[in-house]
Amino acid sequence: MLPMKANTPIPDDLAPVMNALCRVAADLSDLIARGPLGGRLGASVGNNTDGDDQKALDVMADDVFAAALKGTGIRWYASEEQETVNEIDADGTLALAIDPLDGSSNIDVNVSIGTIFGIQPALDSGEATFLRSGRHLRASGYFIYGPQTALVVTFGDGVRQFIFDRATATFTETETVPTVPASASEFAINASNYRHWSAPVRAYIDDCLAGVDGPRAKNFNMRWVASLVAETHRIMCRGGIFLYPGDARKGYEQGRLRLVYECAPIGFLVEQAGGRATTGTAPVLDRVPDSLHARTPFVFGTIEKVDRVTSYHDLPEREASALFANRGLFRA
Ligand SMILES: O=P(O)(O)OC[C@H]1O[C@](O)(COP(=O)(O)O)[C@@H](O)[C@@H]1O
Ligand SMILES: [Mg+2]
Ligand SMILES: [Mg+2]
Repeated sequence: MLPMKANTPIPDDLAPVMNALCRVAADLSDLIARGPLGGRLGASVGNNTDGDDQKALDVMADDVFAAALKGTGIRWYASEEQETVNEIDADGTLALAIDPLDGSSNIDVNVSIGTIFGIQPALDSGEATFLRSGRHLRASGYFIYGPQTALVVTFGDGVRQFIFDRATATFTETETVPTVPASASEFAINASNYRHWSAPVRAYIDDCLAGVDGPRAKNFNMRWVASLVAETHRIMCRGGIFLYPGDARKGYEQGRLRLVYECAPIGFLVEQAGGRATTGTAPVLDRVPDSLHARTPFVFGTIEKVDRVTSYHDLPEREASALFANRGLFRA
């Protein structure tokens, strides 16, 4: 039985890939739902090439996705968990970048985690294929393993949503789709890094925190799940803004998130859903990765908010610093 029940056809050449991704996501969803009954999924098993702690589920998810893509038209497979690009089928015409398991610090604590993917045409060289801007993506999306397991995907013509129906083991398309609302009052950022941020980011967050008493004359709420997929799903449904800026910590000059596996696929999806996705200063889809595992500062969500962050970056450095000095709520 097909693992997807779609209201309208999925592009012919992408359907085998999508079916394979859905089959694996269905199995992962069942495994994740069993929690500790399914084994020690959150156990540390080593480090990936970026030095990130790898959990058992990170490695398992990578293995099963790669295996399932054989014979689906994928030539090149680039995974956050692997150092180099793998060739799956020499005669494939497509390339897939994947964060097999996103939000892995949440595996053991029963909080939503996910899978992020982007699909583009394959060039003769695997590396050259992925070292292009996100403008080359044909499709991108995520699976969220939460109270519902869902697939949210774009094929470049708006956004589609499928909910995993456990009764039929089928990802069933919904009539309504998440579209980033034009106004909202939530922001998401890891505020524990406040002291490491640049002046424009501090000034933006200070103005949110100042609420009705500050220049925005409005109160804001804050959320931080530490699963990019979960933050994305919330913003797709309810609006708001997500920021993971570059900061002054060693190794975080370009933030934490990976352009190829996380930010370009999410950026494409968010734009298709009526939102905006940038590096803080320019469209993230225009950014060309200089290496497979390149990181990028990432800001996305409701257009008006994301544009405001860009305008704070446009201020001359002296002005942004003055804003921070005047408005900083964390001054001693
Ligand atoms: O722990 P931090 O610095 O707040 O970072 C959280 C971010 O890191 C991530 O967990 C990185 O993804 P992985 O779990 O795939 O490494 C994002 O999902 C999340 O937005
Ligand atoms: Mg991730
Ligand atoms: Mg990951």
